[in-house]
Amino acid sequence: MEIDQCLLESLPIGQRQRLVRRMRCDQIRAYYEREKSLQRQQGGIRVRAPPAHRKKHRVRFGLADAIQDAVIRQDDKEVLRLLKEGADPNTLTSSGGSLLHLCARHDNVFAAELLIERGLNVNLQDEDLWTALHVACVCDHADVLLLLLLLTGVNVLLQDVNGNIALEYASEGTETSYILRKHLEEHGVDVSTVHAMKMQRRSTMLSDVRKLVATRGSLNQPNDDGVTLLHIACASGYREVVSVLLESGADPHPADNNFWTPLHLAAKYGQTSIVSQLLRHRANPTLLNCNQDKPSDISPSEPTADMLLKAEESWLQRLKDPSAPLPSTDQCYDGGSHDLNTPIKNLNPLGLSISKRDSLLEKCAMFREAGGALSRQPSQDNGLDGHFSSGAGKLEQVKLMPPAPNDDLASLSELTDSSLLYEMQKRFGNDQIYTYIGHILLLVNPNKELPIYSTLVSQLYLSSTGRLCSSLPPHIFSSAERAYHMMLQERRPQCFIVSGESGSGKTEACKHIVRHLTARSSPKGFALEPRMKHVSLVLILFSFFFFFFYTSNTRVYTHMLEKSRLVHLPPHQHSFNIFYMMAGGLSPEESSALNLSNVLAHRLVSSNRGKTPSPDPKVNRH
Ligand SMILES: Nc1ncnc2c1ncn2[C@@H]1O[C@H](COP(=O)(O)OP(=O)(O)OP(=O)(O)O)[C@@H](O)[C@H]1O
Repeated sequence: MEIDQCLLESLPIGQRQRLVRRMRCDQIRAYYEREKSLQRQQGGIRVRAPPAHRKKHRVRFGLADAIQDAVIRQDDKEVLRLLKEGADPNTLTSSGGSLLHLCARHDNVFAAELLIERGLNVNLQDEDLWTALHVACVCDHADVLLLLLLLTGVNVLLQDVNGNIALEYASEGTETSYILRKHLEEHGVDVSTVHAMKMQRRSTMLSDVRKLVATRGSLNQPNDDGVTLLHIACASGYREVVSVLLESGADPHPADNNFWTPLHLAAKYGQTSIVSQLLRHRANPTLLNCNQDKPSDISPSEPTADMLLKAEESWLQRLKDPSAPLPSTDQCYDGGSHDLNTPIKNLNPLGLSISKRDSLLEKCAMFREAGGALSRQPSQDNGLDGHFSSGAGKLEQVKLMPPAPNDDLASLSELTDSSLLYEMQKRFGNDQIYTYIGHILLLVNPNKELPIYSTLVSQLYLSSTGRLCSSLPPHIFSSAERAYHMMLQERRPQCFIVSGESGSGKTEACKHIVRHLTARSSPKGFALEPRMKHVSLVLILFSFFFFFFYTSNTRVYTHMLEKSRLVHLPPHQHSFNIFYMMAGGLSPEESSALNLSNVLAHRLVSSNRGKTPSPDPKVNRH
């Protein structure tokens, strides 16, 4: 692909990334074409054309999904096309936000302008009552902020569920903080007015609740959503209101229609002292909300999560033995100084715990050490050290290259086919096997063990926001970390698309992703690792084992899940592994009780004309 190198300078980063992705795709396509023609010349394996009668299956996404995706990818042309095709500019995201929230999050000024022109409500609040302005401030996206201030009648004083206006999420010294302060000043609003406004809301609720208590009104009366006064006070961080309600006998654990208790809300919004207040009043920390989360699972603050985990333990202990002594509340539930929304100026983006931010400093310090190579004691937290680590007791070798300007191919000053290939080859020579193109991660299989997958490295990539960390080199753990945060922020499942030719390292990459995610889940006390093991066991049982010969000595095997196999078994193929395992594992009594005296004689298991596999699926692999 020919690119005018002079034009490159003027391209914004989003467009550069798209360009590089296209160039890389073209290179891979050219590589495959060349391979195919070589194989044909050598009379080797022919790539079979798909049968003419087979229908091409196309996956179609709805306009609502497609436009969200286009906004995130900064694909301006596509956004325009989808809007013309009838995509609704008022499409809501899974967290109740608008497309403008997405623009603010992904710094997409062009799409924001298009949407505003089409009359999108700029003051729409998502389910946490955040406006697009809140999002632009958190992400420090000054261009979107300016657009919102200049072009629209955006209300800069709208409060979110914590009672915070957008300014309170703009970190001190950033461009967004400066612009918004100036804007407020010009409109006669100073920060003390804002503070007074917030205090007013808090004090109005406090006096209302006191009146209600004095008139013996119902403190537990829920609204249509099942939300009580305690839910509101806990989410907003109104400590005095929470105290009055609890002291006056309000139920400490009412659940709303989605099974959220006040403890869930206080935990989610980092209100540590309120969490401790609720626990002192015997709020149940083991209740699950509609997402099957306990309060400790959703707390972004480590001190709060720890406090909740301790409370869960003692709660369960007391269920078994009601005479067990209660923990000393002052010792166990002392979290008064950790509230996330108290030192508002110190809030890090997306309201996550401040303590996590410090780990970033640690990371920078580590890379200051010569060559970026270091030795540390392995962490004792869990047994997640995989086969690449040196094992417990020994020093854990970690060798990460320091971050380099060519970590992201989209940032190269020259973008040509040869410059891309040259950089990747150079990086590969330095054992820099990972390279970014924006958020896409390229991997070149090193075919040798590199000391870059230990628990310590996994911990280095833990981040409080999920953004790519500029002080660390590209890594699969970084992609896993980003997916984890996207899942929390967008509240929808994430998926990895791992593609490459056979042997390129897809399976290993997936294993590293799972390792990082399981390691990440452990500190919060809901370790994923045992669950992952169960999932793979179920997968093995309810899949059937399938292999075919690729060349005379390469066997390709895979586990396939295919429901149609329950009623029809293709010739020469096997049924689900579970049947063969049952045949080998059931005792005669169990078999006869299940009317399966001879499982292998069953029509659905015996109809294959191939060799009957062993009851042990592992044996079938070899
Ligand atoms: N990150 C890595 N570090 C070291 N070695 C690796 C890495 N990734 C892959 N390998 C090596 O390459 C081999 C093949 O990798 P893997 O099985 O992941 O390929 P694949 O893309 O899943 O192949 P297939 O598509 O045939 O299943 C591995 O057995 C391992 O030896």
